[in-house]
Amino acid sequence: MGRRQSSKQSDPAPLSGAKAHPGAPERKGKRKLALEAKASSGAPSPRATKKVKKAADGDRKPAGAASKAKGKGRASAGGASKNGKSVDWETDDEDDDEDIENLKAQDGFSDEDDAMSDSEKRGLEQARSALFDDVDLQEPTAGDDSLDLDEFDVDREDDDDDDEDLEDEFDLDEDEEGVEGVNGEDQGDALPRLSAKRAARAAAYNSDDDEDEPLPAGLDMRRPEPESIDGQVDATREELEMAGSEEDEDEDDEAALQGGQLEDLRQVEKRMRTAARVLAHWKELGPATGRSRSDLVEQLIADICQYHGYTPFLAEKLFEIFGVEEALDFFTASDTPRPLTIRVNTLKTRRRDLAQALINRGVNLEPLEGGWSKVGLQVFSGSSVPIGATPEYLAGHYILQAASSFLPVMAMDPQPHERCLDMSAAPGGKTTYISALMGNTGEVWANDSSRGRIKGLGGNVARLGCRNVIITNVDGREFPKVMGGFDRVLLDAPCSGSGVISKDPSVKVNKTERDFMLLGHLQKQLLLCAIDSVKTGGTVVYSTCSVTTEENEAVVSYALRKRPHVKLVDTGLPFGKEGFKSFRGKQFGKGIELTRRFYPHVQNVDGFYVAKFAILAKEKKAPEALSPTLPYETLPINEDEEAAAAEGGDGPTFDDDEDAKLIEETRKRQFKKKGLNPRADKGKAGAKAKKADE
Ligand SMILES: C[S@@+](CC[C@H](N)C(=O)[O-])C[C@H]1O[C@@H](n2cnc3c(N)ncnc32)[C@H](O)[C@@H]1O
Repeated sequence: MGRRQSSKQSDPAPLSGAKAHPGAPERKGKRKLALEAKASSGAPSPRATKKVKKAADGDRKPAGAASKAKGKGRASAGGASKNGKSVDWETDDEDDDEDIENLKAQDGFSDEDDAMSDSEKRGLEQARSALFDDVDLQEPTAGDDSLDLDEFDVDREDDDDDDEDLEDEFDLDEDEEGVEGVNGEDQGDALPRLSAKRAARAAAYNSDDDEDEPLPAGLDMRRPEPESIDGQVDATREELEMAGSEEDEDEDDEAALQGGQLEDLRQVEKRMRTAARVLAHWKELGPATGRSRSDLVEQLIADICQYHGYTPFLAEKLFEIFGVEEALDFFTASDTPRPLTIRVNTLKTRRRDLAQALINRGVNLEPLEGGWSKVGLQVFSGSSVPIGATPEYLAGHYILQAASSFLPVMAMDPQPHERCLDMSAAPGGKTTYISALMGNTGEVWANDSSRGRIKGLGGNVARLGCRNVIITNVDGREFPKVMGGFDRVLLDAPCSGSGVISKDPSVKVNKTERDFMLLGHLQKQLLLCAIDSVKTGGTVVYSTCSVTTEENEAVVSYALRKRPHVKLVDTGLPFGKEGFKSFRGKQFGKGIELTRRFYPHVQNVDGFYVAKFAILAKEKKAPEALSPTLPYETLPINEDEEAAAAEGGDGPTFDDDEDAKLIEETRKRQFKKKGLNPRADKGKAGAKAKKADE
C-alpha cells in the first residue's frame, strides 16, 4: 500500500489551476510521533520507525508522482499577462521538480518503501491521535527547536503594537460600515466554559478506546461522502432529536464536567454534520425535523463554539462567510497545521542544489504541490534534522515561509532596478522575496512600525544577503510624507489572523468586535497611504491573512471610492477564489471579483486575501462652470490661467493685493536684517540699503 492509500484523509476539492493538497504534513511533535510509533510496535528497527514516520508524512503529502508529471508546464500556464508580457515567476528556467524526484530516488525514497504492515499502520494511527492532541491543545511555543516561529511568517502583528496603533484613530467617514452581524453575547461568561469543554475534549481524545474510533474531526478533513438525501429524513430527525434531548441537559453540563463526567465530543461532531446537512437541504430535510431554521443555526453555532473552542462572536462571524457545510470544513481545517514549506533564496542558491543538500542531510522534501512556484519546497516530518538550524539555513539559502505568503509578492511582480516599498514588512518573508525577484538591484524599502519586529526583519535581510533593502521604522501612515514615488508598494496589512488560526489558536478567543472595527479602520488608512506613495503607472498590492470581508473587500472598496484614479486589476495568481461581490446585502467595488481569496480547507494554504491595484493618472479637475446667477455674463480672463488651462495644467493664479502685501513684508524683513528702520523715509532708507548691499 502506498502512502496515499494509507491516508485517512481525502483530497479537498481542487480549484482550477491548482491541485489541492490532500492533507497537512506535520511540523510539530516529531519526537512524540517517533516515540509513539516505537512504543506501538515493540522495539522496531530504525528502518521500521523510519517507514512509519515516512508513512505519516505521506498522509499529508500532495498527490504523488502523477501529479508531479502533470506539474510540468503548469507554472507557465498560471503566468498572467501583464502589459502584454507574460509574467514568469520562475527564477530558474530549468524544471527542478524532476531533478528533485531523481535525487530522492537516488536517496532511497521510493513509494515501495512505504508499504506498511498492519501493526505499523495501527502504530501510526495511535501516533497521529497523540500528535493531534498536541497540535490541538498546545499553544505555539518559542521553544520548538525545529522551527523559528518568528520567522515562519506568522503573518500577524504583535498585539501590543497594534493596541498602540489602533488607538490612534483617524477620522474616516465610513468606519462603521465594516462591522456587521455582531453578536453581543457576554464573552466573560463564555470563555471559562469553553476552556472547560476543551479540557474535556482533550481528555476524550486521550481515552484508551480510541483505536477503532474515527479520527478526531480536527485531523479528518473529509466531508461525509455526498449521499442521496432520500430516505434520510427519519435518521436525521432522530439524530437531531437525540441532540435536542442532550441540549435540554445543557444546564447540567457544568455540573457534569465538574463531577468528572466527560461529554462525548464525537456526538457533538456528528450533530454538527447532521445540522449542516439539514440546513444545506432545508427544503427536503428541514420540515421533518420539527425545528425552525434559526433554531438549528443557533444550535450549530453553539456546537462549533463547544467543539472547536471559539467565542460565539467569532464563530458566528466566520460561519457567515461560508456556506453551512463549507463553514464546518473551514473550522476543521483551521484546527489542522498547514504544510511546512520553505522558500529557496535564489540570491544564494538554486532550488535543486538546496534540495540536494537537504536530502543529503536526511530531510524529506518535495517541490510545492501544483507547480505554481519554483522557489517553494514542502518539507515532511520524519527526519531528525531541525529545518530551522541547518548549515544551509544559517547560510541564508532558504527561509521558512508559508506557501500563501508567496502569493502577494507574486501578484506584486517586482522588477529589477525598481523602487519598491514593503509598508509593513516584519519579519521580512515577503521583503526578502521581493529583493530576490529584483536580483538585489534597485531599492526595496522595508518598513514596519514595530521596533521589536524590526530586529527580526534586519536579521532575515542580513542572513539572506539582501543588499538592496533599506529598513525604516515608522508608522506606515507617515508615507508618502516620508517618501513617495515608488514603482510598487506591498501592504501586507496588520490583520486579525482569522486565516491562520491553525498557527495561532488564541485568535479563537481573543478577537472582539472592537478589534475588527479598529483593524478595518487602520487597514483603510494604510491602504490610502500606500496608494498615495506610488507614482502614476505603478502598482499596489494589498493582502491580509484574514478571511473576513471587513478586512478585505470592504477595505478595498473604500480605497476605490476614496481614490477614483485607481482600479483593480488581475492578480495574475494561478488559483484562489474570486473576492466577494457582495456580502450580507452590501455591494463591493468595481472589479472586486479580480481579487483573490485563499482558504485552508480548499487549497490547504493559510487563509489569505490578495488585491492588486493599478494607479492611473489623476483626472484633471474640469474648470468650474460659471454660475448663471452671477451679476456678470463673463469674467475678465486672466491670461496666466488661460495659458495654464490651454496646457491642461492646474496653472497658478495670482492675487495682486496679496502679492503687494507679501512684497511689503519681505521688504520690511530685509530692512530689519540690514539694521535699518523699515518705517524710515523710503527714499533715504532705500539709498542706505542699496549702499549696504554694495
Ligand atoms: C502581517 S504582518 C507583516 C508580515 C510581513 N509582511 C512578512 O511577510 O514577513 C503585519 C505587520 O504590520 C506591522 N504594523 C502594524 N501597524 C502598522 C503601521 N501602522 N504601520 C506599519 N506597520 C504596521 C506589524 O508590526 C506587523 O509586523
